[in-house]
Amino acid sequence: MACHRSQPRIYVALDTADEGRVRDLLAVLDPSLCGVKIGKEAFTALGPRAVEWARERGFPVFLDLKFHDIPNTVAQACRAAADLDVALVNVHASGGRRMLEAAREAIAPGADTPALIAVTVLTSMEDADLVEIGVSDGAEAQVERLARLTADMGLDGVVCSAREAAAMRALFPGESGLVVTPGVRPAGSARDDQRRVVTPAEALANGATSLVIGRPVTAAAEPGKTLEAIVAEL
Ligand SMILES: O=C(O)c1cc(=O)[nH]c(=O)n1[C@@H]1O[C@H](COP(=O)(O)O)[C@@H](O)[C@H]1O
Repeated sequence: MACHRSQPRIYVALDTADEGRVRDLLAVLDPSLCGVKIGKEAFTALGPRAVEWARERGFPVFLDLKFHDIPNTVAQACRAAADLDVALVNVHASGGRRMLEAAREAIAPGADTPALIAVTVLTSMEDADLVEIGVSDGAEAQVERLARLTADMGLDGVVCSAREAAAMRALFPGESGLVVTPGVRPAGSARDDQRRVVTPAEALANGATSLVIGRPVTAAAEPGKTLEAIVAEL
């Protein structure tokens, strides 16, 4: 697998629609300690400007729009995302083989293109949620199935819970393999709507290559200091 841009160990999720809040967080977080994730909430409200603000402050950006559509639409969206000069882009693995192939063709592997990863099973879902959508053999099996397909199609890695990270690292090994894990909660933090949660240190020990952390940092009284404390414990 070709090299891609190096990835930060932590992406802080800037999940807000408020421009002032995004700018405040970018001002107090340290770009030498983390990248930032711009997701559906911030991007829908603020657009590509939010990516520019983060890039200007020196943060690597994970553009988390989880594309999931017909292959042509996903390919065009991936091209548009790559034009924003971000470090990481994602799609939903459940979009299937041809969609993943189209995404890979749109963002060729390389040092100047974003890394491309696929979401397996959302960390907010547990086995009972999967049964309701026709998956009866549990989250672990579904993550494995979707990750194999993602690896077959030549993507750079997956988004999954750190509970599954060790098996994922075997499928995406080495410097270029990415196992990106949200659902990370420092001991004692609220679980919120997440279900398959793990602490930051456990996530790295399990083989996660980058952690996505949102509310435990952004909802803290002092996000900058909270991030520093998390980094100090890794
Ligand atoms: O792709 C993601 O980043 C993602 C995948 C997933 O399975 N679970 C998940 O929580 N996320 C994102 O990771 C972030 C987690 O935020 P917190 O729960 O506040 O730490 C949110 O921005 C989610 O959109």
